[in-house]
Amino acid sequence: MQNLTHDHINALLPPRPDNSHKMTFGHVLNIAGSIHYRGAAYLSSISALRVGAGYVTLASSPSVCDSVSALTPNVVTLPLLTQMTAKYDNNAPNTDLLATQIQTARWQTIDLQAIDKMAVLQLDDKLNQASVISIGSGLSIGQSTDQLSVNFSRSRNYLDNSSLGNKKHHNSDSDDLSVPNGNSEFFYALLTQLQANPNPVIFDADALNFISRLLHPGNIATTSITLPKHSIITPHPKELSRLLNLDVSEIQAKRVHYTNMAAKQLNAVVVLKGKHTVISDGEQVFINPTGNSALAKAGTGDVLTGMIAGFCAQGVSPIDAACLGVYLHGLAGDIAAEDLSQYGMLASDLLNYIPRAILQVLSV
Ligand SMILES: NC(=O)C1=CN([C@@H]2O[C@H](COP(=O)(O)OP(=O)(O)OC[C@H]3O[C@@H](n4cnc5c(N)ncnc54)[C@H](O)[C@@H]3O)[C@@H](O)[C@H]2O)[C@@H](O)CC1
Ligand SMILES: Nc1ncnc2c1ncn2[C@@H]1O[C@H](COP(=O)(O)OP(=O)(O)O)[C@@H](O)[C@H]1O
Repeated sequence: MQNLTHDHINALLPPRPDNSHKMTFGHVLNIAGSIHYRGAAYLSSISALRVGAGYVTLASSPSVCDSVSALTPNVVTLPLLTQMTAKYDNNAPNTDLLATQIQTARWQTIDLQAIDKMAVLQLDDKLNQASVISIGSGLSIGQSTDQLSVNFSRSRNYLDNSSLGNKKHHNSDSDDLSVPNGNSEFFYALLTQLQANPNPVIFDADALNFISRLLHPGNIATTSITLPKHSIITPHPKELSRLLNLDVSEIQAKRVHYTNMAAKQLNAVVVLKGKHTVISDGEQVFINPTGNSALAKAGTGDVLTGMIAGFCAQGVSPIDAACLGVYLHGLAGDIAAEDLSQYGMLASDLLNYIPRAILQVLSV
């Protein structure tokens, strides 16, 4: 077990050759954001650019792409087909305003069922072109944990037709779409598609919650699941508790043990967030000393995901990218807190302090 240090992080920073162009520094495909979480798509995209990635494509629903484009000219967008874009012309919205709003919210999810996996097919080329894929920040797999079980029953149909699934747990009783199904079907098809992807894949937020549902359906059985070969997961303690089917208190009492265990079980780099973030690939374990309570604010986890993706894009290995991202994220929070206080920093402020954190590490 090792504490991360300035010197260690300095040595991990990827080179910036003079004779270079944007693709020298890699392409992040960020699949993120949903109608209520547009900010997550923005924060995770910009932070990848802030650590040096050459190109970021945000793949999301058209309305999220529009919102992010309105905020920044720096991110390329790939608007995916949604239930709304696919069905709006055929189904005239209810004239009652509230009903229309509810329908619109439902239709803003990335559609899979109605249009034959078009959203995933749309991503096909980009999945192969990207140097790294990040999935989940604000993706809204389901609108609450409870709804995930309804979503899950539907996605089991895909599960049972794929190598990921363990057929004996099939449950077709509750194939009920009476509640919005978020993006769970889209996510499942994507996960299947990514099995053979040789590049790093980072799973965050709702992507982790969906994986938890695959691993522990109804808490009655364990399904085998294989993540892509070079995966990184970035759970906070609650998300790791869902993944391991344990209480948060137990996770927090033995943070190193459970981070290491999850890394071995999932064959992934695991970043257990919080004060003294723990990073493990199942063999090496690193503890992060940077960061403060300024980071305990909505959206800072999305910034971290983008930073790790941005380093992976530059050819840094998953474990080193995780160490770089976590250390610099905390350091940016420390520098920001000196200017703005631990009370007043916003996740969007943090973006502007990433370059100062990098300068401080370079000055070692
Ligand atoms: N501006 C935006 O668009 C934002 C979008 N976000 C996205 O919102 C989605 C849902 O995030 P939520 O914050 O609602 O859901 P979370 O899964 O983060 O939180 C759900 C529950 O977990 C508990 N929890 C969270 N962190 C914990 C910790 N460190 N230790 C113990 N328990 C903890 C909370 O108390 C809460 O009850 C994610 O996809 C995320 O990416 C958030 O990052 C916030 C900002
Ligand atoms: N008190 C703290 N000290 C250090 N780091 C913190 C603290 N609170 C939160 N963080 C960091 O802030 C980030 C919060 O991420 P997360 O819980 O996913 O929030 P969100 O989903 O709202 O973005 C993580 O990187 C975590 O390590």
